[in-house]
Amino acid sequence: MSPSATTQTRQIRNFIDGNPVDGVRTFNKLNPIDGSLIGEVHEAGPNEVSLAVSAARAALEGPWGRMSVAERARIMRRIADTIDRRADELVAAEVGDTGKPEALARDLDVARAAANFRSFADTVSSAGLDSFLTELPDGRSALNYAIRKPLGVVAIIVPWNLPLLLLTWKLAPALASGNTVVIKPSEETPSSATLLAEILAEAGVPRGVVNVVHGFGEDSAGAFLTAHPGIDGVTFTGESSTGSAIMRAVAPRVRPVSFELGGKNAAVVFADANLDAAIAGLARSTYLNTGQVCLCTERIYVERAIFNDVAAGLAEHADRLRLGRPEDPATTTGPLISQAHRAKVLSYFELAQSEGATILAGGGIPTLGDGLDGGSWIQPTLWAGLDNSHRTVREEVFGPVAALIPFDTEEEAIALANDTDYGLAAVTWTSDLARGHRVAQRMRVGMSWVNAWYLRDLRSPFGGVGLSGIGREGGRHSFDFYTEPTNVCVQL
Ligand SMILES: NC(=O)c1ccc[n+]([C@@H]2O[C@H](COP(=O)([O-])OP(=O)(O)OC[C@H]3O[C@@H](n4cnc5c(N)ncnc54)[C@H](O)[C@@H]3O)[C@@H](O)[C@H]2O)c1
Ligand SMILES: O=C/C=C/C=C(\O)C(=O)O
Repeated sequence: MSPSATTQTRQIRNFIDGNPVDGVRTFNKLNPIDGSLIGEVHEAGPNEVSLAVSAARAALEGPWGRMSVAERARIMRRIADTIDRRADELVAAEVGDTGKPEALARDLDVARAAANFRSFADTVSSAGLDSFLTELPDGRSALNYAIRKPLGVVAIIVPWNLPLLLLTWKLAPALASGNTVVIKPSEETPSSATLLAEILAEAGVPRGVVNVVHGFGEDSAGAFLTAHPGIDGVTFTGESSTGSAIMRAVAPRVRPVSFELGGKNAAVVFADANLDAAIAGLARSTYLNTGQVCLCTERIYVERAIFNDVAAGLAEHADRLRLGRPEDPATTTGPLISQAHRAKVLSYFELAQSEGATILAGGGIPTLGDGLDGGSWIQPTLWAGLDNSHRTVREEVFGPVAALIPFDTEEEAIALANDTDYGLAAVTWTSDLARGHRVAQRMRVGMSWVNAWYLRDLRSPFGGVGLSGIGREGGRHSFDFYTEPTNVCVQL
């Protein structure tokens, strides 16, 4: 007799005012590796969301709202140390929800979670004030200085691809600035956010400062949260269309938003590039995290003279990727997050063929055996024979696939790369650094790499233009959203 669902099955609850809270219903979280049940997630209804917002408001008006910067920075560093100490648990949570290789979860997702808290502890500790000694026409003077206050109760809504990294990339500056938050993790990845709430309490974050509500978007916790009158701002990472929906939700109350949205990122490879480095870099920027990174390359423009060499080298990389269990050190690539997302990516595989694509690698579903065929696996794929007029070259797939397209001149390459409504990231591969600087600056994106990809300085501005987002995250740029300046002018 199988054990009853509520006795043996793991329960993933909301975390409100320091306590686990049941939802109005539960939904299943399945393991992307093999489709097995990981646990039941408690979906927050309107009441639970209101409880979370009220708890955050109360905490903001309590000791947390009066805490010094130095004390908040000390707590942030304690959070980072606790993350390091409990890294194995966080890796297990991330790997269970996403199926990504353990090494990737450890070296990227969890390592960056601790780094995010340390980075913003440093930034907030060294942040100065804007101040001016103003000379007046009549010979007197005035002192202008701007203090920065917390925005207030902030809604943090995050996606499933880098769950802990992206949550802490928002949570760290939010807390550093003295805000309180209500987090709505993705329905696909509830585990690490729930565990993080426990870690924050252990590190000394007072109850009510951080609250976690689970659920979906429309007609669920996400929409209840963004429409809630007690929210002072929304920071969101996810699809561009969801960003539009959230803008509509906060519009009646004119609440500020910070958006990190979708992308259709281009790489440009010039014939003078170091070919081995460029091909290895393209393989990483196309297939990392099974192509489920907002910065991933989905369009690769190659100078015609080396097109066949890049095509052959990248196809070989794609074919060599090792799909398998997360704990296997030989595994390089996990599954997509869900069967639903795999169906979306496969629909683009079919569309590409109807648009005339030549498949240079992959193109379908692998047969893995070993009990894995119930998972949401897909072959790393590479297309040629498409151009900027095709939907598969214009729409974000968010999977392990890119289209290779030839070009002849620098001007043509820049025009092709900028021919998109997105504007998140670009990569330029060339050994002529003058050209590297020139081309990188002309890309209509928020982040432009030369001979590298996803090389990060957490103090630099991170974000996109057009459909890719509003605002920037990183270093002092984050405080433009998480704080409200008050300028004080004193006649001297
Ligand atoms: N720019 C970046 O930094 C960045 C980073 C990661 C992912 N992304 C983008 O995110 C997308 C993939 O993530 P996803 O599928 O989770 O995105 P998504 O927009 O479907 O969901 C993201 C989050 O928003 C919630 N949500 C959905 N509809 C909502 C609504 N109407 N109101 C409030 N909340 C709502 C979801 O429950 C989830 O928690 C891709 O487009 C990718 O490019 C962007
Ligand atoms: O999938 C998107 C990745 C976003 C990465 C960051 O926000 C970062 O590295 O700070």
